[in-house]
Amino acid sequence: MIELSGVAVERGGRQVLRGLDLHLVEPRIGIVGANGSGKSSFARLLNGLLLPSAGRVRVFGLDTIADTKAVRRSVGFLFQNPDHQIVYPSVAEDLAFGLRNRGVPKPEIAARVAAMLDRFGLSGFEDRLTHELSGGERQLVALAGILVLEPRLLVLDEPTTLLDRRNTRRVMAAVEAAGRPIVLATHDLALLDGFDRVLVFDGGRLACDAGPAEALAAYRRLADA
Ligand SMILES: Nc1ncnc2c1ncn2[C@@H]1O[C@H](COP(=O)(O)OP(=O)(O)OP(=O)(O)O)[C@@H](O)[C@H]1O
Repeated sequence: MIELSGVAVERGGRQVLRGLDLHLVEPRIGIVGANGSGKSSFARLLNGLLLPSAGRVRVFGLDTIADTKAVRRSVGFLFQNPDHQIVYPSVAEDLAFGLRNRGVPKPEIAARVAAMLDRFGLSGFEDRLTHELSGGERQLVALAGILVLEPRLLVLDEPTTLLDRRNTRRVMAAVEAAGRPIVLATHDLALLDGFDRVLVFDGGRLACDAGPAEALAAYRRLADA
C-alpha cells in the first residue's frame, strides 16, 4: 500500500524527516511523537502535499512525484485545521464540490451528500453557513467532504483536537465505517487502541515501529526522558 525508500524531507531549508525506509500494509496505522517531531510532515508525504527531497514515496504503486495527481485522488487527507479544507460557504456546496469536479451526475451528488451528512448526525445542515459552524462541526464537515469522495486510503492529521468526546467517537466510527485503510497522526493515544502498527517519530527520525503497546511505551519513555 505505502512504500518509502531512503526518504528525507526538507522544509524551509531544514531537514525535518530523514532515513525513512518503510513498507506499510496494515489497515490501521498510528503516528505519534512530540510537537515538531515530523508527524504532519510524514502524513503530508503520503498524498503528495509534501514531496521527498531524497528517496521515493509510492502509494498503491503510484510515485508521489511522478503521479502526484493520481496520488491525491486516491488518498483523502484531513487537515488538523478544518479551515484549510472547507472552501464553500454552505455545507452542501462544500461536500458537493469534489464530486462535481469528478463529473458525478447531479442527482447522485445530492444523494451522496445527504447520506454522508446523515452518517455524521448533520442532517438538516445542508444550507448552514460553514463559517457559522462550531470548530467541531467544521471538523465533521471537513471529514464528510473527504469520505464522500470514497478515497482508497485516509490520512488524518490530528482530526480530533477540536472535538468533544461524542464527536470524537462519531469521527472514529465514521472512519471505521468507511472501511478504508487509515493513517492517523494524533496526540490522543487512546485512539490507537487496537491499531495494527504505530510509528513513533522523534526529531524527524523513526524512533520506534511496533504494535501499539510497545510503541506507546517507547513514546512515553521518550516524552519523559
Ligand atoms: N513550512 C515549513 N518551513 C520550515 N519548517 C517547517 C515548516 N513546516 C514545518 N516545519 C518544521 O518541521 C518540523 C516538523 O513539523 P511537523 O509539523 O511535521 O511536526 P508535528 O510532529 O506534526 O508537530 P505537532 O505535533 O506540533 O503538530 C518542525 O520543526 C517544524 O517547525
